[in-house]
Order: sequence, then C-alpha cells, then structure tokens
Amino acid sequence: MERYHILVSDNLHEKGIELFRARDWCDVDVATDLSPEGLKKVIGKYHGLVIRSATKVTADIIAAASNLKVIGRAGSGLDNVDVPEATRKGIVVMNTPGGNSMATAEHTLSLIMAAFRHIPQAVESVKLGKWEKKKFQGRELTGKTLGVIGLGQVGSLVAKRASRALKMNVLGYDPVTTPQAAAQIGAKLTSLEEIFRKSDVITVHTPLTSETRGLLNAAAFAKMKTGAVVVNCARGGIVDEAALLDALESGKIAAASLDVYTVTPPKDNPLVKHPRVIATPHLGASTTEAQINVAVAVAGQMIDYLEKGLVRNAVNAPTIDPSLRPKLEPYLDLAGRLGRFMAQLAPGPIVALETVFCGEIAQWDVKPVTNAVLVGLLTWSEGPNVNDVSAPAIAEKRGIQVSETTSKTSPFYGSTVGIRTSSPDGTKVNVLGALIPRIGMEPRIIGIDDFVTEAVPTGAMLVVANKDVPGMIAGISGALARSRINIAQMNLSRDKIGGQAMSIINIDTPADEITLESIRGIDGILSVKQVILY
Ligand SMILES: NC(=O)C1=CN([C@@H]2O[C@H](COP(=O)(O)OP(=O)(O)OC[C@H]3O[C@@H](n4cnc5c(N)ncnc54)[C@H](O)[C@@H]3O)[C@@H](O)[C@H]2O)C=CC1
Ligand SMILES: O=C(O)C(=O)COP(=O)(O)O
Repeated sequence: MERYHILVSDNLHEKGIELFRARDWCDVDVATDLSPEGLKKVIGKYHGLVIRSATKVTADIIAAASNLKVIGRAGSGLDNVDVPEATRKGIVVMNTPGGNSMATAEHTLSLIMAAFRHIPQAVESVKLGKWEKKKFQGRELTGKTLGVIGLGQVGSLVAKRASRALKMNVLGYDPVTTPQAAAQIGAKLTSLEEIFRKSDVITVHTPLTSETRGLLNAAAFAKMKTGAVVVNCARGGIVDEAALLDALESGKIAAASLDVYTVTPPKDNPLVKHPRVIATPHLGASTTEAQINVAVAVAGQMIDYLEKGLVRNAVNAPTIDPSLRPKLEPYLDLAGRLGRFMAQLAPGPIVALETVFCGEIAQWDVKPVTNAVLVGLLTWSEGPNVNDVSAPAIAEKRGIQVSETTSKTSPFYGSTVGIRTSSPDGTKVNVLGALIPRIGMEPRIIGIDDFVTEAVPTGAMLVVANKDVPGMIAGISGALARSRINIAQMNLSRDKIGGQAMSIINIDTPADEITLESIRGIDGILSVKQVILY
C-alpha cells in the first residue's frame, strides 16, 4: 500500500499516536508548536492531519495541502477548520462525537456548582489568610431551573445529570430534538424565549455557527431573570462578551462561568478579570479518559479511511453502515461505471441528474451510491481529484441539480440503479444498471432509454444506433476488422422489427476517429458514440 505521512499538530494522547506508528505504511510526525506559516510550509507533504482546537485549518492551509486526504479532529468542534474549502478539495473532515462529552458535561456541572457556591473566590480568599464566611454565602441548585441550549452529546449529559442527580427543573432548546427525546434526558423542550425568561442558570452547548454567534447577547440578557448565572463550555463567540460584562456590571447577571473565549488565550479580556466570573483555560475535554477516547477514536477512523476507504464520523461525506458495506460495495462500483458511461453518452452539459433506486437497494441509505454516480460522472471532465467528498460540491458549482428517487419494487433482478440526466435543451438520457449473478455479482447495463440490453460496462465500448435492416452488424464489424480492432462482446436490441436498433459493442482497443467515422458513414447508421470505462 502507498506510504502515508500523518502530521499531529495539536497535543494528542500517546495511545492515538501509537496506533499510527503500528502501521507499516504510515510515518507520523508530531509538531505541536507550528505557526500558521510553519504549518503552511510543511502541510504539502502530509496525507493526514490530526488536530484539536489550537490548529486553525484555514483556506490558506488547505490550498497548500496538496496531498491531504483526511483531517481528523480529536474532539467535537470543527469551527477551526474551513470545512467547505476542505470539501471542495475532496478532503474528508472527521471528528470523534461523544469521546469527550462526559468530560465536558462534568466540567460544565462543576462550573455551575462553583458559581453557585463562589468556590474559586472563596479558595483564593482563604489562601490570602482571610475568613469571609458571610461574603461567600451561596445558593442551592435543587429546585432551580437550568436552561440547556443545544441538546447534543454534551448538552444531553448535562441535562440528564442536572435533572436526575441535582433535582433541577431542566428546560432545553435544540432545533433538531423532539419533545420525547428531550423528556428522556429529563428536559422539557421549549423555546429560547422561555429559557431566557425562566432559567436560573443558562448553559450553551451548540457549535459556533453563523446562527449561534452572539446567541447570548444584550437582548437575551435583558430577557433573563435578575440574578441568573451564564455558563459557556461550548465556544467563544456564542456569548457576546461585551454584553455579558455589561450585564454582570449592572447586576442583571449574578455570575458567569467560562471555559472558552472569543480570543484564546483571553489575556487582557476585562470579562475574565471580573470578580464574579470563573474562567478556565478550555479544560472541558481535558481529562485522561476523554483524551484517550478521542485520540484512539481519531487514529482508528483515519487509519480505516486511509487503509480501506471506510468513512466514519465525517462531517462532509456520508458514512456507510459497516454491516451494509459488503452489500453496498458492488453497487458503488456499478454506480461509478454508470456515471462515467453517462458522462460520455449524454449530449452536451448536464443540468440535472436523478438517481433511481428500485428493489432491495431502496431500503438502504443510497446517498453513497448517488455520490459514486457523481464521482464517475464528474471524473470524466474534472479529472481524478473528484471523490465522494468533493463530488456534491463540484456538482453544485456546475449547476447540476441532483435528486434521488426510490421504489421498493424492482421489475428486473433484485435491485436496479437508474440514472437520468437532462441537458439544457431538455434532452434526457436514461441508463439502467443492475448486478447479475455470474461467478460473483457482476455489473451490467440493462437498459439505455427504451432499449433493453445486457452489456458489460468495462473497457472501450461503442454505442451504435442504426436502422433495423440487414447488413448493419456486418458493416460495423467489417470497419472494426479493417482497423484491426477485436470485438469482445456485442449486445443487440431493437424497439420493433424494422424500427430502430441499438448495439453496445465491447472492443479490445479503443477505436480511432477514422474508424468511428467509417462506421458513421455506413448507410443506416444513425449515431456512434465511443465510451471508455477504464
Ligand atoms: N469546552 C470544551 O472543551 C468542549 C467544547 N465542546 C463544544 O461544545 C459544543 C457541543 O458539543 P457536542 O455536544 O459534542 O456537539 P453535538 O453536535 O453533539 O451537539 C450540538 C447540538 O447543538 C444543536 N444546535 C445547533 N445549532 C443550534 C442552535 N442554533 N440552537 C440550539 N441548538 C443548536 C445541534 O442540533 C446539536 O444537537 C461544540 O461547540 C463543541 O465544540 C465540545 C467538547 C469539549
Ligand atoms: O472537542 C471540542 O470541541 C473541544 O472544544 C475540546 O477542545 P480541545 O480538544 O481540548 O482543544
């Protein structure tokens, strides 16, 4: 197997590094103090990049990453990676969901308790030789209302523990969670407004996105209960720091616990110096257990991808269920061939592609199969850099509308994969494929538009339309023989006796333009297209 170079540019637990080192195809370098310029200089050599939150994988870095195939985030947040740019370049971006969630949930709960009992301030006071018992009187959490914004991996663990262990009333807000799922973790799903109005503590657990940037801003603080506590163990920027400082100073917000900041480290940030702010240096995921979890997970995922092409936990490529993979793999191969066949058969540019799945295959997640069609289709014009990751983005950029249709019944074989394309002038081309039982399951093209066939989609092929009259086959084979081109297989089909016929001819060597022209010149031939499927 090809030799791959891995760069670990943020601190990764040794157990993850060992997994890379155990592979004889893999060289791993650890360089955790690279500047952006330093990273840009060396990244071109690497096929895999392992990061946490410190490395910023900007468009500039990605542009220099000429060999990069996969970015692995040992953790959850990917706001430090330009994912759209990586996607355009065909680089898989994966994280390790769940690996550090317990650590972060426990840190969040610690920070909530620390704020309610003034623990850091009280510790500091005792160390200074003071005894300020009255000053540090706190509040109990039991019976108080906790608002959890973002009920994903971390938010769910926080909600469950707060409701069950701390006996808090938990309100939750998450656009993708159902009331039933929220109830299972002890939370009542509600609106942001209600969370703002009713919560004694508000904790955010969303990613940093354009939607969540400034989610807790001056308007949000104004709606909150006087004396509420705000916690951010998610990402700097979700809480508007200037607005939070104002709210603390006005007394609207009693205290804030922060693990993350808009600028890291937050050296001269007045917010962290505020006496009622507890600040930790992005420690949410910093437990031994979490670091082993994420390091082992990210290394395993990256090795699987580089070794076997298996994608897990990617944010920009579909994950194939491992139990389905053996069944799906032959269809992925068929789909790639159909896409490449269509790229050469369809007249002019393609503006729409519809994949049609019938039979057993329709019960599975067919997104990877559609992607494989796209890869085949686009590789023909874009070159070999198109892959599962970049194909949808390239199709979108080229204005190709992609859609999928499924039907649980199939008129032929167990399953069929159909692709339909439209050209700007409205011309539509249909190609239908299936796997047929031979020594193993073998790919076949079983239909082109209204013609039924059983052609082997491989090598060089001629797709010839002609009038259904005697002498056509002899004419075609004669022209090929004169050019010393051997015919491997021939499939004939026609719409009706004396109507139109279509032949798909597999040839051992591609035909040159002169040979193709001589076939086109035969009386009764309507069209000749050569398709190459190497
Ligand atoms: N402080 C630390 O060391 C750590 C911080 N994190 C951060 O915590 C956050 C959550 O991490 P996970 O739970 O692992 O991610 P996750 O992806 O499992 O959960 C995020 C949840 O936020 C929800 N969400 C997205 N937009 C939302 C919006 N506008 N309003 C409400 N909910 C929204 C999503 O639907 C999802 O359920 C991320 O920002 C991550 O980077 C995660 C781990 C460690
Ligand atoms: O997983 C996350 O999103 C985190 O914020 C953890 O960050 P870290 O790996 O500690 O730099």
